[in-house]
Amino acid sequence: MKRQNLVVVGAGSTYTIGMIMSLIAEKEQFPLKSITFYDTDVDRQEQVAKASEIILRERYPELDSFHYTTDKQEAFSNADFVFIQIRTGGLAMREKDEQIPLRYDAVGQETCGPGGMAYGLRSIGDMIQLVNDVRSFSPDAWILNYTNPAAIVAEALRREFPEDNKVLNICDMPAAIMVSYASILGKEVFDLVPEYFGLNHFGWFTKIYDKQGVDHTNTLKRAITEDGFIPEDAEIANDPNWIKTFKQVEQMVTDFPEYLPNTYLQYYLYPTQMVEKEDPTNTRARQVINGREKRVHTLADQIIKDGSTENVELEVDIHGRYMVRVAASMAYNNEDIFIVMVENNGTIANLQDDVMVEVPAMITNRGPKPFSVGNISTFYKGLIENQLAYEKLVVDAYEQNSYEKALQALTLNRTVVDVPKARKILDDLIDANKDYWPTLHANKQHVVTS
Ligand SMILES: NC(=O)c1ccc[n+]([C@@H]2O[C@H](COP(=O)([O-])OP(=O)(O)OC[C@H]3O[C@@H](n4cnc5c(N)ncnc54)[C@H](O)[C@@H]3O)[C@@H](O)[C@H]2O)c1
Ligand SMILES: O=P(O)(O)OC[C@H]1O[C@H](O[C@H]2[C@H](O)[C@@H](O)[C@@H](O)O[C@@H]2CO)[C@H](O)[C@@H](O)[C@@H]1O
Ligand SMILES: [Mn+2]
Repeated sequence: MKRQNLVVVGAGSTYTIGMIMSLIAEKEQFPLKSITFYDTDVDRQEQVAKASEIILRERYPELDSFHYTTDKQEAFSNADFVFIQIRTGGLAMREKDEQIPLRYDAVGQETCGPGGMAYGLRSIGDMIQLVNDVRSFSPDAWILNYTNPAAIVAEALRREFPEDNKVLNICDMPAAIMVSYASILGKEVFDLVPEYFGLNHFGWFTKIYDKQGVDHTNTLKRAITEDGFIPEDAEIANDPNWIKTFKQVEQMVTDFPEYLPNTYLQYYLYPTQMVEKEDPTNTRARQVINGREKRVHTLADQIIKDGSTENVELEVDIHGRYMVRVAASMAYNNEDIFIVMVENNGTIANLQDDVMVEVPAMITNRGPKPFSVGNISTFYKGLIENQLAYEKLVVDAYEQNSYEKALQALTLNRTVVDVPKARKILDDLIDANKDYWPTLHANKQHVVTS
């Protein structure tokens, strides 16, 4: 098996040590020759890198080299795979994305509603730059992006790099939900085969089979509505916020039992309830700053101080395992099936072609080969078309520096709807994002003159 040269971009991320553990756990499936870290924040990267170096020395002796850099040429030359996980504006800006909409009783969330738009308008520019940078030094590398909001980033990259078929946008949420299904069924997550359709953070499982072809969908629906639904993946199993989110799936399946929903649909289907449960002084970003971020930094400090992992507990979670398995299937043409984002082109027959949908695909060394979904029925089609129009308008707003497109986007979004409310939220977001967003202008052609 050819060993791969991997670059991790945004290596100072709270997910990197977990990713290193997954790369170790999956080294038979995805053997590596080298790992290179790249980040724009020297200190944030260095702490994670120094800890990772120790973990790798102990547990990945087969690796030829590990190094970290802030130099693009050094990072991106000779790469086979590039995993991108950046957060433009950091968790501090995430907190503003969540707090500002709450001022107006709108959902305050990282990837859904106005917060998602704000984050999207920050991420797009950096992501386009990074893909260009990678391509100037490694034209053939596979780029796996999971930078959020992945739906908006995927649409922007689809438009900017129409000929580049080696960029794949992925999300771990369907896989994390499947970990809970697997636990209910007493099976291993990678033994389940999903049928699924939608957009990123906006989709439904229509069927869950196992590899023997047995259909477990009804068993799961019954179990969820009668016994409840909880997160089972190590990273989120004990997190009160994720426990609440998984609980909301019980409500969704009770209200709409046809399919099994992605957890993120809660923000679009129950926006009032989602606003009511929020404490603006302790939104998810604050919980992550005081939780996962602190935990990862404490863990890294301990490893660096000891020069070993002897005093820490390191776990492998679905986030990293899923990303690595997708990469392995591309590298070695395993033809495994994973839910990923692809350009529609008829996969969902009654949706437009030029939209990024999230569906199961066979992952090959020629890229993802999606399975046909066929026509979707009115309720789902209506919801999806509304949401995809919002996502496209956000990218339009970015490309055209258009205030009007951003206002249209928020007006369409199910979490906002009301135009005066959309305008107030947008104006506050513009103010908060002045260091990150393109300047948005009124469309001069549309100015109303008296
Ligand atoms: N798609 C998914 O399902 C999924 C799952 C988990 C996390 N994520 C995403 O992964 C990303 C990382 O999340 P986190 O909470 O660990 O964030 P984080 O802030 O801890 O880490 C992000 C890192 O990216 C670096 N960075 C920012 N801009 C950069 C740039 N232009 N070039 C290089 N590095 C840059 C930062 O310095 C930081 O070290 C986020 O976008 C998050 O939404 C996605
Ligand atoms: O609020 P956060 O920062 O904890 O999570 C936001 C991310 O949530 C999803 O990812 C989960 C993932 O599903 C789970 O398996 C585990 O690895 O934790 C992740 C988050 O903690 C979602 O898919 C991502 O897009 C979000 O960034
Ligand atoms: Mn996701």
